[in-house]
Amino acid sequence: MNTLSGGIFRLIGRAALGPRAWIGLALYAVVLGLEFLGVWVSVQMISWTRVFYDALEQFDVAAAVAQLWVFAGLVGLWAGAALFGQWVRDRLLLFWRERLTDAALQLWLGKAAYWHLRPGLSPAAVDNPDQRVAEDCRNFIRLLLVVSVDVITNIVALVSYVAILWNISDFALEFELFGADVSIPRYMVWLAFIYVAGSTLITHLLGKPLKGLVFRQERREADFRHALVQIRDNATEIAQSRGEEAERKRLDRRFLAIKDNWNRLIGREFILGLFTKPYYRSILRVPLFFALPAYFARSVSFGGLMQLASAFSSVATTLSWFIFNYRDLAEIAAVAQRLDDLFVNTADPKPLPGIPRAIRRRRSTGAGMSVDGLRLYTPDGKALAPVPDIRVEAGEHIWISGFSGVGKTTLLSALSGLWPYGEGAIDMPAAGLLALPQVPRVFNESLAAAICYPSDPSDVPETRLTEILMRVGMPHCLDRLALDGSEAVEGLSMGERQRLAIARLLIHEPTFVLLDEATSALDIEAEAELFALLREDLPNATILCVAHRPPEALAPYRTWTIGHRTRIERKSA
Ligand SMILES: Nc1ncnc2c1ncn2[C@@H]1O[C@H](COP(=O)(O)OP(=O)(O)OP(=O)(O)O)[C@@H](O)[C@H]1O
Repeated sequence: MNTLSGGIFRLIGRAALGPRAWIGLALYAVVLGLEFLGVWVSVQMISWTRVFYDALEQFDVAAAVAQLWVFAGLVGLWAGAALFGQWVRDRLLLFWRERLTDAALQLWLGKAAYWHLRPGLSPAAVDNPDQRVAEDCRNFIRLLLVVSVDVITNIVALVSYVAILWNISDFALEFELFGADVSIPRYMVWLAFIYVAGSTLITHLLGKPLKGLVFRQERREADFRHALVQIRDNATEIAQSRGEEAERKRLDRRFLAIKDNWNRLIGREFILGLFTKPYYRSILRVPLFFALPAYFARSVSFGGLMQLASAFSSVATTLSWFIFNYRDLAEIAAVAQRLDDLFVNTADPKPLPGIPRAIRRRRSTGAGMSVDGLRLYTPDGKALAPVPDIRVEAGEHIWISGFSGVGKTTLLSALSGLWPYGEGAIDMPAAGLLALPQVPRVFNESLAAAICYPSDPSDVPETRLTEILMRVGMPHCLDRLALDGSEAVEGLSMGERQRLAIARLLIHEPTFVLLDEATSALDIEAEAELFALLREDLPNATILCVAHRPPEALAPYRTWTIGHRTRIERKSA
């Protein structure tokens, strides 16, 4: 419970404190003010009840009609406050959600947590981060607003209602118990508290498992959604291998997991409802029955009885907030735990324990690099083939060769500063590095975004984009530059994607290039043309190229063989 409340407070701090915090706090104050106005109207309604029913009892038409006007005024005021309150609440929801999302994105992207916290790479891997950032941030703020405003207004309301109930229930309940006369003064006040305390305890006992069930439900829903997204991402492979049935089974399994938990969830909600639903229905009537002894003893008038019932049910309804909102409370607890996990883990992405993490990283001067005594490990602790020592001068071209699975991609990850598992020393330049993977990303925004990644396409003039597209051999895609959205990149072949990635190098002109089978989908002539472009545009760049065939067009190059052959060979042009 402590960790949970600690987590909730940490999340509140992230959303509500910091620069421009006053805007959110001012909006929150307005929301509260309007809620208090609503409470004031409710208090007036209790007094109104007495006056109105007394007027009815005495057949006083003029007084009853006057009370109708009072009623209309109170309702108008209440409706205005509720409407404006909702509007301010929605603005505040957006304001705080934006801040929380911003903090989550900063941590998620900031220390490359999205890379380190993948399953298998970290002991605290984050499942479905997309759901946490997109949905949990929104849900947390939504529930926080509902719950916190309700708690505060209910406390204020409770004080007002109890004061009223105290004033009007100045009579005692008298009865005989085991021959002794018992008198309980102001019994209606004590009864309200006992009635609700007992009911709250029952609710909590019945609803306790809900939090865990809601938590699991959110995770399973996200897993199902992720499986659907994977079908979209791998549509061609699935369609070509007629994988529909396998996909269907995979989806069915995920949905079954949803159904299974859902059944438990609705079962538990049903059990909780067995108590809360009748309670909800009776809470406005039962107080009347409790007050009947006083009425029959003629301690109160009919109007007084109605006022008493109204004040009692206001006290009981306010005290019952916990009962009525048990489901929301379970949800906020689950959402807060998921979100706090995300923040705690991303603030300090932890690698797996027990695997050497002793790579000494230094900054080399210029665009040269060196590797000394490097040995890399997989996350499950398996040592990869030793990496031969090498010293690369600025402007050199290196072909990294080695059999499949020997650790070439892992080596590039280590060189770019990501791979944490290993020992030895790496000297790399501090800046000017650009790495291209085998499967480059294209973006569903525009072709320009793919060419300029990671820069902003608006920083590159269109004439330059056109020129570069022509140079990388994609004149047939020029008209796509004018398109927006997924249409702009729809159907691009892997070779075309790789050409777009090479275009990135021409745009950014890095001084140090890592190519991880970045031209594997191209024919030898096309590869040679693109490498010739690199030599022309980046004559001084150091290029490390992982490939299964020698990159002849990069000659002269040296070969850095990982695995059984440990010699470093020199090949002349
Ligand atoms: N996240 C990981 N978890 C477990 N094992 C991993 C992980 N990443 C890499 N490995 C293992 O490390 C080894 C080296 O993988 P790597 O991708 O670096 O090889 P590679 O030489 O680039 O292979 P290829 O030429 O086939 O692309 C492989 O056995 C791989 O299964």
